[in-house]
Amino acid sequence: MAAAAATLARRITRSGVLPLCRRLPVWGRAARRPPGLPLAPCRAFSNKKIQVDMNESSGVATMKFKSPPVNSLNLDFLTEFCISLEKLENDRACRGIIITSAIPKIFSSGLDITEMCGKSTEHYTEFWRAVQEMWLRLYSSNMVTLAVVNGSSPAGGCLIALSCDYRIMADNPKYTIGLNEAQLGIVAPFWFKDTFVNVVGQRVAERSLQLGSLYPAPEALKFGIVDELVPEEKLQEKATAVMAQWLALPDHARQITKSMMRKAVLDLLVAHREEDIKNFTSFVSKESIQKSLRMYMEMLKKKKS
Ligand SMILES: CCCCC/C=C\CCCC/C=C/C(=O)SCCNC(=O)CCNC(=O)[C@H](O)C(C)(C)COP(=O)(O)OP(=O)(O)OC[C@H]1O[C@@H](n2cnc3c(N)ncnc32)[C@H](O)[C@@H]1OP(=O)(O)O
Repeated sequence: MAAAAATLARRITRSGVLPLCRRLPVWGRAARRPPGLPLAPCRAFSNKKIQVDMNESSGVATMKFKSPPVNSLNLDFLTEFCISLEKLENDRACRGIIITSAIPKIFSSGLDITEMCGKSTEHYTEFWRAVQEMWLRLYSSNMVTLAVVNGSSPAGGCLIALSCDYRIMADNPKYTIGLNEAQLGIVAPFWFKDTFVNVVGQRVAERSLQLGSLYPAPEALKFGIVDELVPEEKLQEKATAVMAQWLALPDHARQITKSMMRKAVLDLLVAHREEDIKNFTSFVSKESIQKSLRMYMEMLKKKKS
């Protein structure tokens, strides 16, 4: 596992672009399972920050974020996430993934702000490439991707949910979700914005992005940021039912449709990846941005006392 992580990290950071393997539609992957072979009911693999349980009889993997205190997306987390996605993408038995959190009340707090503060240009480059890689893999996945948002999910956490095919959120107004970058004095990059527009439409996205709005669960439902609210104790049951509904269709039809809907947005980042990294590194390197991020971190810490 450590060797695989190191290899992936090297591939992400050195070669520039990690080959997006199996991006094109896979024709009925489940149908290629050898007939008559008994299936092990469940397999699991776990890294430091993400637990993956694969149910082979249903073809559904559950990926649980378990990086306390708040599942922030640092370089190690992003690398593990990419490795887990690659493993599942290449596993013919896996047709769908449920992405959720093992940390109570938090889905993910978004990008780890400490990765964007006081570091070198090389570090910002490596970090941003990993963020891009995570999104490219998730947004272009052939699998059915279902976000079970069982806690707050600002910024990068919201991006993960938005990149899935369907979002179920716990019906708790204390949990919020949204792209709140503007509140930190930073700007959601174009591919965050495009992903958001594809889910909620231009008007809601524009207003929400300019205001950096974080929506309590009921409002998130109203604006279409999530598809359903479910009592927290019913999330698992609901996720299983939704996944079964999506998996009832032939894989190839769903995959080609998904690819058709998302291709333009994906292609744009692939074509402008290096430019996007340069924009990010020069933007976060500005003293004014560093100051905003430091103040935001201080505000988070003060909030506790
Ligand atoms: C024009 C060209 C543009 C190009 C691109 C330019 C710019 C780049 C844009 C980058 C896009 C950024 C995306 C992001 O995801 S930025 C991150 C945004 N995240 C947040 O705003 C969330 C902040 N956190 C919270 O609101 C809360 O922590 C919470 C998630 C609601 C959880 O609340 P609670 O349970 O009360 O926990 P605490 O607040 O006490 O937090 C526990 C400790 O965790 C630290 N923390 C929290 N979030 C983060 C984070 N995102 N990164 C790093 N650390 C985080 C917090 O400080 C506490 O630490 P402590 O225990 O040491 O005090």
